[in-house]
Amino acid sequence: MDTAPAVRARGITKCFGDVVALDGVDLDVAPGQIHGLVGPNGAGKTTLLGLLLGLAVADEGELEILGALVGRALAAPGGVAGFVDGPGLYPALTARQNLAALAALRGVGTAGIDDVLAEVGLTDVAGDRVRGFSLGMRQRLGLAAALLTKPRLLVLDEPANGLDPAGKKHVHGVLTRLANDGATVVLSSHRMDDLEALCSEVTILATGRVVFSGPLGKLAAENRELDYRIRTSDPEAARRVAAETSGIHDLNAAPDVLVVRAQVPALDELVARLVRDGIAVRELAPVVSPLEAAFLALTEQEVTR
Ligand SMILES: Nc1ncnc2c1ncn2[C@@H]1O[C@H](COP(=O)(O)OP(=O)(O)OP(=O)(O)O)[C@@H](O)[C@H]1O
Repeated sequence: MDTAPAVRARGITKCFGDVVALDGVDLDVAPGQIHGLVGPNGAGKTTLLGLLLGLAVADEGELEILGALVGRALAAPGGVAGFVDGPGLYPALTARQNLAALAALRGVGTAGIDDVLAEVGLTDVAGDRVRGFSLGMRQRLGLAAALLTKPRLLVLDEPANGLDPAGKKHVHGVLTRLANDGATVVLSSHRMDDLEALCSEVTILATGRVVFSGPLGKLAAENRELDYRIRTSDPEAARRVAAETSGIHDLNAAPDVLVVRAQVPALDELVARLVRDGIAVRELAPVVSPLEAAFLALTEQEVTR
């Protein structure tokens, strides 16, 4: 397994004319991680992923990929595969022919084609022309194309775009397996639930700047108060206990469910007291996930700054 960071970026700046797409971005991604990039439209996610894929070069800063410093010349870093702005495919060719063409271009041989088609669940349509493929099928084929080179760093821009729930589950399974085998995945998504299901760490970008980067758990622990929905065996009694617990604000949202605003330590205390009083906690969930709450708070701050 690799020990060097899969990605180490320091002070990366990238401009398009007057537009500052990335503004002093630092990023650390350890090997074997699935790292999510999230941010509002135009935050710089695709630009950053493009730099990792060697599709563009930073104006300033230092970028190391898989332990090697990326130079100033445009070149795909070794061991890296993926796509931004949708996978580039030939519509007139079949799925298998697309992969064969890519294998020839990259000099990797065609032996792995059936395996990667099976991996993404496209074996049955391998002989069909891509022209007739749905968006989700194209995304899967793009993933298969990236897998063909057995990348140590897989870079994907919105890989779940167009996938139905089963397709998404399948792709998540593929990415998780890859990471378990030691590969690193950096992906962008607008779906907080996908990122929470898949990623160990996330980076939140806003107007080209990193406003958070780290483990998802840190967001929950560090973040300000969140709203939590708590279903119990006795909502009336639970409400009384909540009123007596400091740091808990009852939002009085519904009669049969307790919705409170609290930080994690106060919430822990409330749960302990409920249990002590013999009130069963049947469900406890944030109304808005920690990632979504942080996303809204941190990116709103940036936008209005
Ligand atoms: N080739 C380009 N030429 C000019 N401006 C560009 C180019 N690529 C990106 N930009 C600008 O850079 C900024 C960042 O764009 P980028 O596509 O990286 O954002 P994003 O976070 O991926 O957005 P989205 O969520 O909408 O895909 C935007 O203001 C965009 O208009």
